[in-house]
Amino acid sequence: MLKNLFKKSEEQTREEESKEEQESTPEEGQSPASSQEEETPGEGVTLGGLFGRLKEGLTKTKKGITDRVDDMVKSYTKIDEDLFEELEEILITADLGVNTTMEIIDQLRDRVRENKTTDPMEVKGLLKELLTEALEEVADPNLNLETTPSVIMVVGVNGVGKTTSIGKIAHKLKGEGKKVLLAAGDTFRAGAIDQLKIWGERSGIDVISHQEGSDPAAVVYDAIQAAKSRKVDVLICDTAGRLHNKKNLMNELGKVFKIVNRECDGLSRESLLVLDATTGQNAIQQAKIFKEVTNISGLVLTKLDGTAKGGIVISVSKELKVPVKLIGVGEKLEDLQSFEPKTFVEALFD
Ligand SMILES: Nc1nc2c(ncn2[C@@H]2O[C@H](COP(=O)(O)OP(=O)(O)OP(=O)(O)O)[C@@H](O)[C@H]2O)c(=O)[nH]1
Repeated sequence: MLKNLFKKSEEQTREEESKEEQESTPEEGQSPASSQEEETPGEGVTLGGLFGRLKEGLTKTKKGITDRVDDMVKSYTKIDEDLFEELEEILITADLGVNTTMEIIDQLRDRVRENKTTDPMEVKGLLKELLTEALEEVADPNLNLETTPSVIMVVGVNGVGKTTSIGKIAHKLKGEGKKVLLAAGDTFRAGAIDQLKIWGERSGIDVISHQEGSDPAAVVYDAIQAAKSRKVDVLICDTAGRLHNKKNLMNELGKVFKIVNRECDGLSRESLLVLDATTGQNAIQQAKIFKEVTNISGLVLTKLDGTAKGGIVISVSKELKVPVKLIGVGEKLEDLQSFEPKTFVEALFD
């Protein structure tokens, strides 16, 4: 089990944070679309820096949840039913989902009673505790990468941030000393193979590819054989951004997974579904379809920086019963982070 892919110890963090303050430039850690040349795999990523990025990336959700709760509690002199109802509306609007919201509000009522809390200002602290608990139920930042090779399949519809997420994960694993191989399994979208190759070149990682329009199952088959013979630690396979309502395309994805199931018996596997957080409930619908075709082991929720409805982190995971492993809070390298409930809530309430 690879624990907390992008996490470092707090001591390292504090040390590096002060170093980073002295050394960092605004360009650091950007994606291939922007500045990248000077970056070395694994460098420039600290939890201190990460926390800052996370906080910045969650600004909209903070406005949608924390700031609204702040304003709301200030307008109350006591904790009453109206307060609970107003809080309920805030949480539902932030996409926490009706069931989770109800659970949290019920737990809050209990805690207020047990703690004999009377000051509305204390509600925020209780909410912070309860949100952390709810997120802990759905999080699992660990990736199962025990065998050599291990295989990470990455699926999701067009434009959700799949290729960039693959590039970021690969770059980070390489920085940790792992031998990584990429498979350009998105043979469907023009430019997808080149996009992956740019990530590969950037991090010094080989990419197995065929021509555009070729059979993705054949690419993945070749990549698995190459990963085995080259003694690669982790093979990461891109797949086409198949629209979930195009039955033939989903069938094709099923074919790719059939190959993987056959060729990777006994190997550690992850199937990560990348979802765009800004698409809200639509992301949940997409995820349900993908779950029918593939055995999804984890979710990567990108573009959280683009939405005030960050509560989707909880609702999507609860609804699908699949843990959130990674979250994206921006386009830079360090913006794809392991999903750590405590850190997430701290960033939201800080
Ligand atoms: N703001 C923001 N942008 C992101 C994030 N993750 C990815 N992106 C951007 O989203 C865009 C789409 O990313 P791609 O990686 O090309 O998406 P994709 O899923 O591979 O797309 P297809 O290859 O068409 O399936 C790029 O411009 C990324 O930089 C994120 O967390 N926040």
